[in-house]
Amino acid sequence: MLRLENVSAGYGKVPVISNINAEFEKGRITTIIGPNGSGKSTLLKAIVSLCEVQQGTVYLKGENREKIGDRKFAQQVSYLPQSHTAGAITVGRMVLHGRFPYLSYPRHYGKEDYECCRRAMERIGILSLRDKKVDELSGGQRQKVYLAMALSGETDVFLFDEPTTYLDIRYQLELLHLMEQLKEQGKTVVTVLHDLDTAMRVSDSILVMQNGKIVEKGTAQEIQSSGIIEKVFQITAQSFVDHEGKKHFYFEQKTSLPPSFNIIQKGSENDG
Ligand SMILES: Nc1ncnc2c1ncn2[C@@H]1O[C@H](COP(=O)(O)OP(=O)(O)OP(=O)(O)O)[C@@H](O)[C@H]1O
Repeated sequence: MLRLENVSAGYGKVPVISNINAEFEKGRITTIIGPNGSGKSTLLKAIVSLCEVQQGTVYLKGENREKIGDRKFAQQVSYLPQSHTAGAITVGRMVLHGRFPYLSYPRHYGKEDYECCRRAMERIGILSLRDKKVDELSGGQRQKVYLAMALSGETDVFLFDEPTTYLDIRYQLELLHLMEQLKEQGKTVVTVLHDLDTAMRVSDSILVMQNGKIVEKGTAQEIQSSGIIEKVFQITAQSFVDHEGKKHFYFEQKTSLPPSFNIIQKGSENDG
């Protein structure tokens, strides 16, 4: 469905990610994991041309992204960025932005646009917020607005950069359920997640990044047994199967705490 061939990209002349080869398939959830600054967000931005692609090609359904053009590409690929600017517009208006790729200028929303947005807001559970101003919402509520905006495009591919940010635990679980539903509908889901246990549980495929490169690819089981998690994050990763046969992963710190942390801990023990 979506394929990156030898892609190098960044924000100036020096590439932040280099020689990326990856394929994101239909009806599958692929999760990108890796330490802070390893290039996960940049990889997603390279797909949607929000950073400079210095080398290589992005293909959608076998067609070169450059030949498809921005508008047609955006009709098929939605992107939820890691951070957003909150405008002084209503939730309903903001979600309608997800329909921009279908409109020509000057923009006139049609019945279908309003219906897609209503469906997305209903799915995300924010219909009751539709007349509220986005900049007056909480961080979690805003995150839901941007998720609804991404869904309103009803695209084939969804790129989610840390979609669980700001969400409470109930809604984090709800979001994972949503990703599974998208997958069942045959959508391609690519997501960046920091929660490794969640990544291991929901992903059909995992890409591990370090220093701007993909250093490992595979299923959760393959990634866990490869030892790459220990290497990249300096932690230990283990799994166990519960009495229902469900597999769980857990992670522990491998390196000792820095001396300054121990001093703070010691200090607080003596407090009071
Ligand atoms: N807009 C930008 N301009 C210049 N450099 C940037 C920009 N955005 C990111 N970078 C740099 O690119 C590198 C990779 O950043 P990126 O955001 O892709 O990492 P990440 O793996 O998503 O990190 P995190 O887990 O912290 O979100 C970092 O060194 C960062 O400083």
